[in-house]
Amino acid sequence: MKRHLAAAAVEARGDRSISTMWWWELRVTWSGAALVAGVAAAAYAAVVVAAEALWWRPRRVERHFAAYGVGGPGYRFFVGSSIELVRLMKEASSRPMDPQTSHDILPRVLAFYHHWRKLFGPMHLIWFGRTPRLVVSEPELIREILLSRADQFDRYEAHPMICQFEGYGLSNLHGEQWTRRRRLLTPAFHTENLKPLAPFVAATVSLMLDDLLREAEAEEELEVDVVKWFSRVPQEAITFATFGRRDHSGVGAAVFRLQGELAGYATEAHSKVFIPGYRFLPNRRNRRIWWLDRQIRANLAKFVADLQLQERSVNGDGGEEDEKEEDGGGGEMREFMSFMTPAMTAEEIIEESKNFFFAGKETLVNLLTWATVALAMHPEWQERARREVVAVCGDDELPTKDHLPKLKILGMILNETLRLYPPAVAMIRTAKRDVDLGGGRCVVPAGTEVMIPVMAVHHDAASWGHDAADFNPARFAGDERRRHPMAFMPFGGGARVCIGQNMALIEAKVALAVVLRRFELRRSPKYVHAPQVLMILSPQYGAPVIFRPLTSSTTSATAAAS
Ligand code: HEM
Repeated sequence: MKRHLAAAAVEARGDRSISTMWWWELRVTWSGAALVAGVAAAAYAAVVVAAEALWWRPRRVERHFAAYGVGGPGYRFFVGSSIELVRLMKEASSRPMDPQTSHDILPRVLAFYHHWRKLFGPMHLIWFGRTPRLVVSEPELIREILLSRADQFDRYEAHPMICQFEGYGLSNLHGEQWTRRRRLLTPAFHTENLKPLAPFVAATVSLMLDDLLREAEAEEELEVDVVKWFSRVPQEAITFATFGRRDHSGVGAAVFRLQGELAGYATEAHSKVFIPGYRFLPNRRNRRIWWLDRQIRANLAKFVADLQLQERSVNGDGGEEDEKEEDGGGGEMREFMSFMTPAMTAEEIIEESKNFFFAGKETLVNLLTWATVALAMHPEWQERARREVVAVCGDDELPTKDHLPKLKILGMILNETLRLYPPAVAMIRTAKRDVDLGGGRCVVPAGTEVMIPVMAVHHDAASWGHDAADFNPARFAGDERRRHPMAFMPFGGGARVCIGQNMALIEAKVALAVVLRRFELRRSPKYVHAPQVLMILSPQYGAPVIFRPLTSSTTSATAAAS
């Protein structure tokens, strides 16, 4: 009987386990099916999202612009117009300028614009990957973008690698954060505050020329690659303006050196389609980039900490001498740090200083380089500028703040250089919402990037006449109100206009004045005229220029002639 009951119990358990298995199998089957369905749905959703982003939306945007008569090279899956653009640029930069003295550099420097403008007009649509970029080169529409409708556009969100390189300072801030920072720093860049910079730069360039003269002792003249040679001018000037002292410790120079290497990686990133997450891969390249960034930040942090320590010790005993640089008769200057320390964290100060170091160096080196190349190509303007410098500053005086407004010809030469060779060849904005441009001429959909090809505007015969490609500083002698205000915008325009433009013009005028008084500049037979744009406009093969020392009798003759 017991055995019977046990068998029945086993049977019943068996039945239960069979029924459980059945239920379990059903659940597994169901959840398996659900999983498969879930995966299929997710894959479908991903395909739809990808198709929308990479195909349907670009097609819709193209049709939208076509309805306004705006055409372009056409969207290609994933890459947009990038491949064609890179091909056009590479082809153009494979040949130097012909003739070698030509300033008609637009077809070489902005080859894609030059090519597509001929096909599709001054307003056309190109694609940076899947992002639409509307190219706008008419001054009146640019005025709307930068001034009257500026609130509807945002400064373009740069590639994270570029932001890391440039620093999260003014250039890369947005909204309220940018407004507060800009308000805080604007007074630091007023001409009045920057006046001591003139004697400082004059003394720096004078020392650099003394070194050159020593090198030239045995020779009549020497060849100088001005791209490399001029780099010391903004380096010293930015360090002085930011921290209030000359870079005795070499920390500033170290930062510029490290930034130089980082710039190479940033330039590479600039020309590539952005792949999210790629910069976090711990490959060799990225590890080097992280190391460079850490070193730059560590150097700047040391600078900031040293200054804070010194400030505390000055305030602590109330009597210690501040080892600030002599102002050379220019008056007191409040260094940028003193604007930043009361209102910003150490981290913010480091990022902002990084931004100044970036924004103020290559741009100025470029301006000085192209101005020197232009003066070497145009001896008649060189001679006129030299005569003016001698007449204004006297025979052997260094230029001071009071001389600067009187150096009018030099000012015209710098403007003409900035017109033909603008260091920032283009600017980009992003439409925050749908924006109506030109009173119904074209509605720019939210998210569209708008590219302003500054160099093309500067070379446009409609604004500058049939001799637009000639170097003729005299065009800046007349009444500038005759021209559209946006026909000349080397420093941008509107609220985000270059905060450092006064600083740049002081540095450039003083540096050139000091050079012109002591040296004659001539074209080197080795110079190959080949401007190209990397992140900014640069000479592809460097810029060797012949410097011939002027004897004091030559400068006296110049003075007599003036
Ligand atoms: C020849 C020399 C220079 C040129 C051609 C130049 C050009 C420009 C341009 C075109 C912009 C506007 C970019 C845009 O709107 O998208 C800009 C912005 C800026 N520049 Fe300069 N720049 C020069 C020198 C300097 C110097 C010396 C400094 C400072 C040390 C500086 C600091 C800045 C900063 C911080 C911004 C961002 C301003 C903002 O968004 O509020 N620049 N520059």
